[in-house]
Amino acid sequence: MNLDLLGWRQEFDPYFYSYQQQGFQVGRVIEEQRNLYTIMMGTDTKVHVNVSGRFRYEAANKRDFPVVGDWVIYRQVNQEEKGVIHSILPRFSKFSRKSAGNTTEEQVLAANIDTVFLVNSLINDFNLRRLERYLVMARESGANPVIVLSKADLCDDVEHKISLVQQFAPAIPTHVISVVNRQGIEALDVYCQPGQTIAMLGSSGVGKSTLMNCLSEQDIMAVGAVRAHDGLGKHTTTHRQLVMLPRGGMIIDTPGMRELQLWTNKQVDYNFQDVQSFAVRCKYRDCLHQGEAGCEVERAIQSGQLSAERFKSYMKLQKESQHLERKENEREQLKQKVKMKKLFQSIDRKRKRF
Ligand SMILES: Nc1nc2c(ncn2[C@@H]2O[C@H](COP(=O)(O)OP(=O)(O)OP(=O)(O)O)[C@@H](O)[C@H]2O)c(=O)[nH]1
Ligand SMILES: [Zn+2]
Repeated sequence: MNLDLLGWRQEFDPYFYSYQQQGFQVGRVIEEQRNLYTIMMGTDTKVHVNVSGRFRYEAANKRDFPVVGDWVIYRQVNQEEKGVIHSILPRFSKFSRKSAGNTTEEQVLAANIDTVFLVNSLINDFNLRRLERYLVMARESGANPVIVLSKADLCDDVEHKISLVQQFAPAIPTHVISVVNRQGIEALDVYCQPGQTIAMLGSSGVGKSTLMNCLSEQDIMAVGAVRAHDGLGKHTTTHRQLVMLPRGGMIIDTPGMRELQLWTNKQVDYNFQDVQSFAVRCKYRDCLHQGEAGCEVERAIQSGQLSAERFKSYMKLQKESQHLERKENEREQLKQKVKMKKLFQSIDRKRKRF
């Protein structure tokens, strides 16, 4: 059993030890499909598992359920390739978002990621504010951020853009790539070493699937197709998965991670605590900081305590997150509608048969 290749860390040992004594096994979740999990326990041993009834009962929150990347303690059923998950080992990093339709529940999307590629294209998509947002998400997750600037072959002021990025985030490793002429791909190998887990963040169309296919040397993801209007995306596989790379690393791609650019208002507030610290002192609780009397935010900008640039970026993200939240709600409603319609159709069909 070679758990190291799957990303096992020594710090997990003490957690697993007592379980091991009781005959439990440990494996890593590589795929999730409607609460059915595929886990790996060696590089070529797969087991299909479910969570135990007790686990389900005790999980108070979606956050408590296993996700791709998790290390889980399970008991194998007889000698079969089946088992039951008993518990999850502590995550050293995780990406999560608010679940749709609920304002408080956290939904974890992927766990135990070492490196996250923040993919920005050097052409249309290039945007330092968005990069700032991804950096904050990466910091929150616990994974190490790496900036990947894609589609170099289409850009004719690469040097200028690199210098902008380096000024903006001097401490973050930055790579320029083009999948078309394989520029910069090999330099990404250092992150794809055996046992290392990677994930990607980036807007639609920046080339995440293309890069993933390139790194995995196979066509896992459908590339370039127009997104479906049902909001489910255009993946060849819609479930959440972890893919082994030929160099030994692993890459996690889940539909949810792709939509992680959806920021909740709460998250915006959380990441702009400097702005918040003034906003809470505004005279009116619903102050929009746009010329109202007793606005502390505007006063702070005037006195130089808060940069106008920073405030502008805060307002922009606020607006964006409200818009996205609205859109997400609409999408949920649409999904419900489609579901209901199908249900009624099937009832209708049954009726006709009688
Ligand atoms: N010229 C050029 N085109 C690229 C490069 N990488 C990706 N593309 C193209 O960009 C388009 C979008 O690429 P995808 O890989 O589907 O983008 P994505 O980020 O996975 O998009 P979503 O799945 O919507 O999140 C495709 O037409 C690719 O062929 C590159 O390095 N150079
Ligand atoms: Zn105000």
